[in-house]
Amino acid sequence: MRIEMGGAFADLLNDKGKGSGDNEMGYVERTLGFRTKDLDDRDLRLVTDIVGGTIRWRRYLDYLIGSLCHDEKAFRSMEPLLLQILRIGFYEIVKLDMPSYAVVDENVRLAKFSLRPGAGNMVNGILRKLVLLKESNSLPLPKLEGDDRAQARALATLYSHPVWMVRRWTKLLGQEKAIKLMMWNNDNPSFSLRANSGKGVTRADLVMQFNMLKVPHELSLHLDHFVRVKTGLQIVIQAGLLKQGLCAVQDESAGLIVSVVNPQPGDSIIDCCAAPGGKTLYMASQMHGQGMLYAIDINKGRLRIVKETAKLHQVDGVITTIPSDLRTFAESYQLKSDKVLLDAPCSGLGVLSKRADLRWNRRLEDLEELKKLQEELLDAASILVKPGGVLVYSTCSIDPEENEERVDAFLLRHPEFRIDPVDRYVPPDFVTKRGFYSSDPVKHSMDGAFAARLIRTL
Ligand SMILES: C[S@@+](CC[C@H](N)C(=O)[O-])C[C@H]1O[C@@H](n2cnc3c(N)ncnc32)[C@H](O)[C@@H]1O
Repeated sequence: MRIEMGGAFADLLNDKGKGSGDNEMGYVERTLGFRTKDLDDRDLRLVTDIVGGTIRWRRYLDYLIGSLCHDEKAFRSMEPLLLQILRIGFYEIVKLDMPSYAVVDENVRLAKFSLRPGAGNMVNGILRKLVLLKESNSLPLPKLEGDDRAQARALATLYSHPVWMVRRWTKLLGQEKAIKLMMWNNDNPSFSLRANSGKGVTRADLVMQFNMLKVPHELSLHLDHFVRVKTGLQIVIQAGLLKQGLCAVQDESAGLIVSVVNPQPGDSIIDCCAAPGGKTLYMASQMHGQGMLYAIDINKGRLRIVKETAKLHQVDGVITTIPSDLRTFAESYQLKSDKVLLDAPCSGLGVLSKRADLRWNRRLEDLEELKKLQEELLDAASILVKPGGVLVYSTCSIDPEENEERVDAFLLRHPEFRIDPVDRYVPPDFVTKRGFYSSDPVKHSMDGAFAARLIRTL
């Protein structure tokens, strides 16, 4: 509810609620009636799954809840906390297949504790109706029929995404791929960890730690320092591996963007939108203490995180942080570099599996604003590239309007740049026909991302 109404983040339950999420945790604990800090690993994982799943499946759960209410008005006028409790109960029964008697009992108690006894009776009535429907295999389903708009609405409910996203993806990818993408977004996210070579940690060291902690993992097929973990990230966090700077949570799709930049010892690199520093730190670790990496970001607080983590990762010797709006910085500063990375602010449409709440916060109109900002930042970043130097434009979006189309518009405005195909830097499976880098969540089982490598010819 706080995520929906107050803009709180879906990962507030991470790290046992320590740190910046404390106010949110206080709210959660007062509402739940127990302290999440006291939960063991298994229960914490379950709570995280329920929070993430209830957010992801909100549209579908609301459809089911609405179908079981007397009428539309009863659903629309339902008080927010009651609705939230029902969503949790519905998610636990329909998607987690938890024992229905326990779900009904727990959520009735939750409604009585956090609202009043009458609310408990209502939750009891609706959840029991749901259990009966599920047991008789007759859960209501929206019908996939009618014109494109009607079908998009039905798919949006079935796979719980905003209608505008469904319409856009159906048009761009076709219905089958759009459905696969939504299924990927709804699945539990998988995470990758990068061994911090800046501190002398190898992937073999990390694997040894995971074996000791009994964390199931797989080596990345594409990146030497990366290991994938499907479950057990909490165990890694609690074992202190991140706090000690031995590794970092980083998706392979982001790691491959660094491969496109191809940082080398002795380089001068500008990271134009650096915070919170995922790519800055990885690039710095490949510079082996030689060269300089300027990390610019408009957000001072987030840039402070880059500085602190760089120290922890022992790569701070090559990093200078510069809090600034890139647009004013580029106009006033004489700095020019061999390699410039613009990891632009974007819709994040490639990372919806990890950001459970993002799909509900993004609007189609945001794209227009973002595209304008991306163009302004591209123009600014281009000023910072030496003749013969490289500009890498990247996003964590899968939308052509934020990716290829922005590059094309840039090249029209800046004929002094040309595309440098990325096939020398990333595996062939990630290279598009036009020589860009693109990761596809469904095809590559990682976040969606894009990068173009552009060379300044004069
Ligand atoms: C996609 S995030 C960057 C992620 C980062 N490269 C990483 O790998 O961790 C985009 C960043 O752009 C920054 N930003 C937005 N507008 C900016 C501007 N006008 N000048 C500089 N930074 C900006 C935001 O503060 C945000 O940190």
